[in-house]
Amino acid sequence: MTPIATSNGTAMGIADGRPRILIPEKVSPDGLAMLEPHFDVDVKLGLTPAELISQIPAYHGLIVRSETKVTEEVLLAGKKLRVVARAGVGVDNINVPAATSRGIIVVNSPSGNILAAAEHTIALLLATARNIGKADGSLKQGGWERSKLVGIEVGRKVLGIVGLGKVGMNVARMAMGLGMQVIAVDPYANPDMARQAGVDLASDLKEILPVVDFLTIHTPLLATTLDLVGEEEFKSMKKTARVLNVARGGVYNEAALVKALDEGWIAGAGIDVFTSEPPKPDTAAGQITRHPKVVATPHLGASTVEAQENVSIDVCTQVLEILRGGLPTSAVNAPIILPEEYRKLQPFVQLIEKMGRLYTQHFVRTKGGLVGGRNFELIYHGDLAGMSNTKPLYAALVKGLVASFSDSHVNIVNATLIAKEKGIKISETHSHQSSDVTYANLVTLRAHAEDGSGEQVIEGYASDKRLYISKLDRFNATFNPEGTMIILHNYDEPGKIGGVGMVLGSHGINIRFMQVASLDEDLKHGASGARAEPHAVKKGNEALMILGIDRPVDDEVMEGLRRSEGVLDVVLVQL
Ligand SMILES: NC(=O)C1=CN([C@@H]2O[C@H](COP(=O)(O)OP(=O)(O)OC[C@H]3O[C@@H](n4cnc5c(N)ncnc54)[C@H](O)[C@@H]3O)[C@@H](O)[C@H]2O)C=CC1
Ligand SMILES: O=C(O)C(=O)COP(=O)(O)O
Repeated sequence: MTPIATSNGTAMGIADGRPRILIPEKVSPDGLAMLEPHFDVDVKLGLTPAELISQIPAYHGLIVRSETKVTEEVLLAGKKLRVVARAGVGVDNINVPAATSRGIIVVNSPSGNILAAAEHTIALLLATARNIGKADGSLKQGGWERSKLVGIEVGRKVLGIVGLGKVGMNVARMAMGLGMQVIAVDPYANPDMARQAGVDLASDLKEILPVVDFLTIHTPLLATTLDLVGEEEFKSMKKTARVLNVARGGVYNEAALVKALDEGWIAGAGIDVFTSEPPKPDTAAGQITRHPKVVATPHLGASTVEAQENVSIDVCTQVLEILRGGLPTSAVNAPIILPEEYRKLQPFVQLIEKMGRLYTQHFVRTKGGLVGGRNFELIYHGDLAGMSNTKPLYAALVKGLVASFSDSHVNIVNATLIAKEKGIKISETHSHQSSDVTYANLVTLRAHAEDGSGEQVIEGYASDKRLYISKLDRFNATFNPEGTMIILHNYDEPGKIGGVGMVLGSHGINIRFMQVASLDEDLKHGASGARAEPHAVKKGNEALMILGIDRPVDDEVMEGLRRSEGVLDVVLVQL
């Protein structure tokens, strides 16, 4: 069990046969070969948006590149979807917030194709400088135009880079190798790395525009980077300047670029990406592709054999891991948990989810005035108290608490959101008092009943890969929270076990195990902290009987047990 998998061991709640993966774009077979032994992998190229929506309900995973628009509609229709993988960097074609709210993990390959994108930028840089596209086209038409196609050198020229991230930094290093002077604008750039690479950092785009001979943008497409360069910016550039775009269509305003080229505000452009792909002929993007001063490529930045192998292996590894219940290495919408940390937390994730399930089934369904609370405290003792990243434990509790009354798919991606929706508040305490623990680790789940009847407690621990509940409400117990169980609250008097056994036996129900949990010694003697009594029970005269049974039982059996003498309450729980 993991923060993402379900407690019954079926990865990601997939109980209905082999998980299915849909791949509506060309993704390198290297990664797909890793998936095929485990999943049904359907490569279906050229699906229309409507076809994608109608087919996605059958799939648990979706792997895309830049062409597929993973809209909210697609994500809503994908009832079984657990992961959307982007075989590349940019996730602007995926509605990430909609995926997050549905607990769908979005992963990408943050560095599998960055070298390819950087090299393509350099290819466009040289192609625009030396009129490569035009020269090739002319020669193929039978021409031999030498004097018309004189270019410029890039060595000793100034390259401006906007966005000194992974691609930008690689472009910078390559450009330095070509003898260029590189200046960059990136408010979040690491100044030490920039200095080491020989890149001068400028504070403002406006500052660099008048001095650059080439300008290249390598930011993601965001609200803040849309139309970063428009008419005003083009006008402030040198007339001999050339601009490059291997990031996303829209970072240069396309209409403004056409005007800048037509009016001679700049000399040329090398463009790989467009606001709409393929560009429609009658749009500014279409005009750019046909423009004589432009070298255009059809979004080829990541299209190298090596990059496609890298991104395919990167995302398929993560899809495999996620659908088997593990953690991704580069999720766009999930917190980062180191594998080592994750391994240590794993048994507790399972334990806490079970405690959450037990809580809801035991305290919410119990008759006699007990109502489940919504304000919880998770207290970590022993080894667990030292764990700093407990997000998976928090998510496990939300998942366990809501499992019985909601079909929300809860995981570390959406746990906070779902808790908020359901009005659940959870505080986490790391207890460093060694005196309260007799085990190497212990988790206390505490809640306050909504009806003000007091505190409700469940405690549990993990030992030797097994999970134990050590306290349930006011009773000390030791049982494994597994399978179907009947929990009887009864007077602690002789003969109870026999009576219960008779009722179950008469319905042919086998008892797997039985455990009598007695009242906490402190509470027997009326120590403070005990909640108000729901029943007219004499203090110290109660017990919980926990029976593991081999199958769920119907209302008739439960009623039979309830009518047994000395039984105060009976709850059926499924863990
Ligand atoms: N054409 C193609 O086939 C490919 C295109 N790309 C595109 O390249 C983009 C960049 O990729 P990476 O370098 O891997 O991303 P990255 O996240 O490593 O770098 C982006 C950089 O942009 C900076 N930035 C953000 N907003 C900015 C602003 N307003 N002004 C200046 N800097 C800003 C960030 O601080 C960051 O350093 C991707 O988002 C993707 O859209 C990536 C790979 C292939
Ligand atoms: O990785 C990226 O951001 C890219 O733009 C590459 O797109 P592609 O996978 O070639 O459609």
